[in-house]
Order: sequence, then C-alpha cells, then structure tokens
Amino acid sequence: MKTPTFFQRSELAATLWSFRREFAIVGLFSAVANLLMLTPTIYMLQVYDRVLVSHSELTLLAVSLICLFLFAVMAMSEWTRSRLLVRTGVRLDEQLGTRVFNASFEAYLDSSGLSPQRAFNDLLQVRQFLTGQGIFAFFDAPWTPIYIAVSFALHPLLGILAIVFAIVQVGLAWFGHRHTVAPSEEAVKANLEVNLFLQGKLRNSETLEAMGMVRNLQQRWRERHVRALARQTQSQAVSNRVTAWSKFVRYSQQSLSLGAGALLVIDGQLSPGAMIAANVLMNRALAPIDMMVSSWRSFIGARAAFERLEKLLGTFPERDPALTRVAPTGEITLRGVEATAPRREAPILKKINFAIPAGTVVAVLGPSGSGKSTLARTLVGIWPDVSGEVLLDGSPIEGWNRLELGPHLGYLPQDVELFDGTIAENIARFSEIDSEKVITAARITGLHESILRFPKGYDTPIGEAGSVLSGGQRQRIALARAVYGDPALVVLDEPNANLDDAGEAALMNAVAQLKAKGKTVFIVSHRPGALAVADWILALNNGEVVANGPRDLVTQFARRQHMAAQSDTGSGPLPPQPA
Ligand SMILES: Nc1ncnc2c1ncn2[C@@H]1O[C@H](COP(=O)(O)OP(=O)(O)OP(=O)(O)O)[C@@H](O)[C@H]1O
Repeated sequence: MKTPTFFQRSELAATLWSFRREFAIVGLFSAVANLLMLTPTIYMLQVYDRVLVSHSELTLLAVSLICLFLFAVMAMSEWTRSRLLVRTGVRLDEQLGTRVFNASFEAYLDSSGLSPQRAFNDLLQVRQFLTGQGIFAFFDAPWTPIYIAVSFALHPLLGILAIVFAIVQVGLAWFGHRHTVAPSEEAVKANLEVNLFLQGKLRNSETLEAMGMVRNLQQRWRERHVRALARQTQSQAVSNRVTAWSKFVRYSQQSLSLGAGALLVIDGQLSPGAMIAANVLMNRALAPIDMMVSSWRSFIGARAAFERLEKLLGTFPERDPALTRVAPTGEITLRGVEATAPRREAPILKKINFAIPAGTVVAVLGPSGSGKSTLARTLVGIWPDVSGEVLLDGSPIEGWNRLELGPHLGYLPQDVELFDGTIAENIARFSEIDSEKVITAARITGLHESILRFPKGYDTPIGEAGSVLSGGQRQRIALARAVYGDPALVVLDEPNANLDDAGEAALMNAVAQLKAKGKTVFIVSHRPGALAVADWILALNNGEVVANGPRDLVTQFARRQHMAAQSDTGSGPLPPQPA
C-alpha cells in the first residue's frame, strides 16, 4: 500500500503509519458498533408499529432477543476497540519513548531552544489523544451522514432538521477552534515557563533562603503566574461559552426533532413508531459531532504536541547505530577549531590547532574566561557550535555514536553533577555495575577507604544530586566516574576546585596512573600541582592558544620571559612552576 503524503512527512508520522493495521481494525470495530447503533431505532419501529398493532407477544419476544444479541455485539465491539487502542498506545510509547528521550537530551545539550521537558508531555498528549475518547469522535464522524440519510428515509423534514443541527454543531466547533487555539497554546507555554522558573529556583533554595532573596523572586514568579493565569482564563472562558452553546443546541435538537416528528404524525405523514425512532436516530447522528466539539481542545493540544515532537525528532535524527569502530587510543587533533555561542559575536575559541599523541597528560592553563572549559567541552564533543575539526584517533568526534564512544571517554565538568542513586551506580555511570572496575576507580582516586566508612559502603544512596556528600566527596566520586573503565581520553575541568591536600594528592596519583596506562588526560587547572604530572602545556588567552608545547620547554620559556619582564618592570607574580 502506498504511503499517503502526510505520513511521509516525518519520522513521527511514519511511526503512526506503521500502526495503520491497528487503526484499521479499530475503524472496523467502530463501523460494527455504529451500524448496530441503529438497533434501538429499528427495535422501536418494530415495537410501536408491529408489536403494538399486532399484539403479538411472540414477535415482541423475538425482536427483543435479537435486539439484546445485537446490543451485546455492539458492547463487545466498543470494548474491543478501546482495548486495542490502549495496547496501541503502550506500543507507540515503547517505539517512541527512547527516541524522544535521546532527542530531548540532545536538544538540551544543544541549547537549541526546543524545550526537552516538554517533549515527554507532548508524547503523552499525542498518545492520550490517539488512544482515548477523542479519536473515537473521528472514527464515528463518518457515520453521521449515514444516520442523516436514514432520517431522510423516514421523512425528508427530519433529514433536513438533522442537517441543520449538524451544521450548527460544526459551526460551533469551528468557532471554538478559531477562538481557543491561540490562547490555549499561550496558556500552556506560560504555564511551562512558570514551572521551569520554579524548578530552577527551588534547586537553589538554600542560597535564596540564606540571602533573603525569596521575596524578590516571589515578585517575579507572581508576574509570570498572573500572565499564565490570564491566558488560561481567556481560553477557558471561550471554551465554556462554546460548551454552553453546544448544550443548548443539543437539548433544542432533542425536543425539536420530537416536535417535528409529532407534527408529521398529526399530519398522517409518519407513524408514531417512526417518530420515536427518528428522535433516537437524530441524537445518534449528532453524537459524534457533539463529541468532536467537546474533544476539540484535546485535538488542538495533541496536534500542536505532534508538530513539536516532529520538529524535535527532525532536528535530532536517530544516529546510525551500525557505526562500530575500534576503541580509540586517545590521540587528539584540533584543526582550525572555532567554538561560538548564540547571541555572542566573537568566537569563544579562535582557530585552535594542536595535535596531542595518545598517552599525553596536557595541562590546560589560562586566566578566567579564556575558554578552558569551552575547550574541555569541545574535546569531548558536547559543545554545540563548533567549526573546524576535532579528531579522536583521526576521526571527527561528532561522527562517533555517543553510546559507543561514552565508555572510552572520561569527563569531569566544572560543575559536578551526580545523580540520585548509590555511590557504586554513580561511579559505574549507571551501567551494569562491574564491582572490580568500581573499586579500581575508587582506589585510583583514593576514595575506597572513605567509601567503606559509609554505613552501606558502595551501596550508600547519595541523595538527589549527591546531597548527602561533602563538596570534596562529590568531586572525587565524579572523578572516579570519569576514570571508570580506564577510558582512552579523560578531560578534567578544574578537578581540584573542592579538594584538600589529600584530595589533590589522590587526583595527581589518579592522573599519574592513567598516564602509566597510556591514557590521554587533559587537566584544566589553576593550581601548580597539575603541572607536576603534565607532559604538555596548552595555555589559552582570550580564546587563542598562547603556548603549546612540552612542559619543560614552555615553563623554561615562561620563566625567561618573566625574568626579562621583571628586569624591565620590577617584581611581579611568578608564572606557574612545576612542583
Ligand atoms: N554558553 C555560553 N554562551 C555564551 N558565552 C559563553 C557560554 N559559555 C561560556 N561563554 C563565554 O566564553 C568565554 C570562555 O568561557 P569558559 O567557561 O570557557 O572560560 P574558562 O577559561 O573555563 O573560565 P574559568 O577559568 O573562569 O572557568 C567566557 O567569556 C564566557 O562568558
């Protein structure tokens, strides 16, 4: 079967198309259920116009039994289609959940303005719509013309009346759509903004409390909250108005159709049975439209969510899982690398070139704001806007499958982030725990003994973001996580910021051990200790490389420069010295 154009437009649409069989079966059961909804009409016609006229109890019994049987089939069909849709929803979630997770994670890294928190809500909204009551309205809607045609068959006046009411209902739905779509979209956006604002601030609640900043932030929260509330109220008001009108139309239609039927009976153009049957039929004919009006909001929400998800998945396509490579050795080459950031004119890193053989320990030096952290993130391939080439063992780092590359990389960011779980889980990067590797990593970083002093040792839960640990402990666990499994390339961004002397010694020991194992280590640091273990020095200033070479050569050169400068200008601070 040829795929319709709509389903070719995106990965998400194509995934929905893959469920066509399920939806076709749902359509089939809907057809059966809808067809059988004519049962009460036909039953009434039989009772009023046949049984009551003939006074035949046997006929009554027969039609009643047939009617009951058909009702049972109808109920079964409805139940089956609901069940099928629930299962389809679960499968849809299974197919898309991981994709959405990965794409939203990449979106977050990329700071592309796509809100990753929203992605799961969007998926939920699409799933709930496709597998909930809303979708039934779409399956049942095509039956409206059939019911109207039957009304016509009973009497043209009844048919015309049904058409008039259907038009009024559709008009209401259209009005509702026109007037609710924009405010409800804005309300959702504004609500999300409030939630993000709160989440961000609650994370820093201690700072807020300590410095009495709560009241100031309260004011900002209020402004956002009031804006969100206004949008919500606006969209709710239109929606309530539409619902009220819709109710009015529905009740009017029920009574007027009976009244019109009665008029036709008085005129002798219709039997009393047909009058009652037509009334029931017309209610049935307009029910899907009624349902569409009431589920319009969720349809609009689901459609917007669908489009957002399409954009997210389109921007971050699935990476090729078949790209298996041999493990890297840790040789790093940068050619003409420039790193930029949105809303920033000058690049943060400017035309960086260097080549570091595997097994080298590189100390990255430079004043604050010179681009050291940006370089660290560029090296591990997570800086979003990079031009030029960052090559790991000669291959562009962005070409690697991240899942595959992950175990070969160790990264300790400046702001250490641990996750809710045990110490062992955090060190093992939440992969399957290899106790031996966990202990090795902990020993390298000098953590093993102190971990054993915790009541549950390696199984101690560290709390949300490592809240039960001290700053130094957090940093050392993050260091152990970075060296877990002996990765080929380890990038440590200010690893000694929170360490005492013992911690610093453990860190240098860890770097020395990695070096002994032939691993490449970049260590961004302000402290001279890093120079002691380094083979190579890379100094940055204002995003440019100002020194790049073997440690001893660079330090000698720096010392000579410093001495020359001193003889010109008097005393000044010493350059970093090897310990
Ligand atoms: N996401 C970003 N968007 C815009 N500019 C950024 C971003 N991240 C960093 N910068 C800018 O890039 C420059 C270099 O920052 P970077 O954090 O790399 O410096 P650093 O040398 O590591 O500083 P420090 O030693 O203080 O950590 C700074 O001027 C900073 O303002």
